[in-house]
Amino acid sequence: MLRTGQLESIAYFEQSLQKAKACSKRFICKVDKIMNIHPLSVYHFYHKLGFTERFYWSNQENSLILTGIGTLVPFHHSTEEQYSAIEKEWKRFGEEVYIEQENCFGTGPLALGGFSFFETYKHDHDWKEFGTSHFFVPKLMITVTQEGTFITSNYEINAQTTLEDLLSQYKQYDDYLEQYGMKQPTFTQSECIQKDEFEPNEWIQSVKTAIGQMKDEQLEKVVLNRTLNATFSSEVNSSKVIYELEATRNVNYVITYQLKDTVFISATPERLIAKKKNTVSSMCLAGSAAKGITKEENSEAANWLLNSKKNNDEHAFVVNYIKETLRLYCDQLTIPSSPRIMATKSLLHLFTPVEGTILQHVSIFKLIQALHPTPALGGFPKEVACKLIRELEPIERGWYGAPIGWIDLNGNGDFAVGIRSALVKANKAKLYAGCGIVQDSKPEEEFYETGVKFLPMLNALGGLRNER
Ligand SMILES: C=C(O[C@H]1C=CC=C(C(=O)O)[C@@H]1O)C(=O)O
Repeated sequence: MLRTGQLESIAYFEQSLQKAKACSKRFICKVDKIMNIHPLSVYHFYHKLGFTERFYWSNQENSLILTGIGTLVPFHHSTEEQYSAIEKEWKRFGEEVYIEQENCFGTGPLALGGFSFFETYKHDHDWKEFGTSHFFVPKLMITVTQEGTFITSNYEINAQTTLEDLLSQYKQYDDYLEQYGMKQPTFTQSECIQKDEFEPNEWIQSVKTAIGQMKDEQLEKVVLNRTLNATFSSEVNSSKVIYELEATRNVNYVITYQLKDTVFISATPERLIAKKKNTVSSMCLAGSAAKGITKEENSEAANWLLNSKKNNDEHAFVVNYIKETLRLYCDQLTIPSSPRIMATKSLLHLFTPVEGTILQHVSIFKLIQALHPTPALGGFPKEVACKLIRELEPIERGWYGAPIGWIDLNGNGDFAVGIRSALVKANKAKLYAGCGIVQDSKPEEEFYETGVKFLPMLNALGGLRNER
């Protein structure tokens, strides 16, 4: 038995069921501290419970690892008010769930999910399952924090639900954890057998068009994305991809979101917004240089980047925008006056951290809506840039560059920006990479930069081991 005593669980469910029924709640949540298991094993063997949805999240310091499997409740909205619609549904869920104990951070019922980059889809696309917003409250979730490993199990109840129903479900989870929670997944390696960068010449032409439009000063910056299609020798296994991304990571989140047979995977260095009580954190990330091989080359590249006017201009749009936006919602905001370097696996970026104290009653959804897309993903001015992206990009961004993360019932949460990402189905993947274009941009250099941005994901998916 991995979890707390059986007698204790019986008493817990007995009491919760009674109380939940008495106040017409529809859901019960139970959180247990358990011995160390790796969430990746739970993620990997999820289908043993007959589930089809799964989510994985780990942050850079591994201070929070989450995996949620199976849908207790889905939330999805295709209206243009998806942020407020999801927020409303999440609040309603909060009123319908019975929770006996005070939960540790990252445990208890969480909504896991994200939004699309644009509020509507214009072209034909591969994002049908994901839509413009999709969240789910998992049936089973593993959380690893500094405080230990926890399992959250969530149950739907009605007037007919009996103690035995809950206990048998609980036992099924317990058996599953005992059988698979400690089991090392074995992975088959899929090799990349074909890769095609989508319309490279047309993309370079689009960059030229964007630069041309900057001459009239209506537009100062736009972020253009391009895609790469890859085919692998066998079905891509997202557990293996997580394993690879975590093994080689330095500063990024590793996130997957699977709906039916399609998985969105992002190894992103960029946070949009996190909220813990009344503290919010964001970041400005824009301006890039390829990493060198040696220490000396890296410090030369970092020096060059810190002094590059073009990259500092690109970065400043993001800093000003995030500052002006968050100022409206924060009592106090701390933003250093000059950027520092963030080193990812293959690139150096200009990076400015942002911390603030949020006004009461401002939700993380409100902040996401206000911030997304920042000029690190859209451009400046936002509306002009987004309109141009729509005109120039032939492939839908879907969830690329969009907010993805989790929220708890106290309004705490963390949303990353889904870049350095891929949409994977069976043995095919579409990879996404973009870059900020300003008036001084050189189209060929931007093409090269996006090429470098594909590589960590391409390698993790099973491709081209010798490329950095
Ligand atoms: C849009 C992307 O990166 C953004 C984040 C960091 C640096 C960026 C840049 O230098 O262009 C971009 O703003 C992407 O990786 O797809």
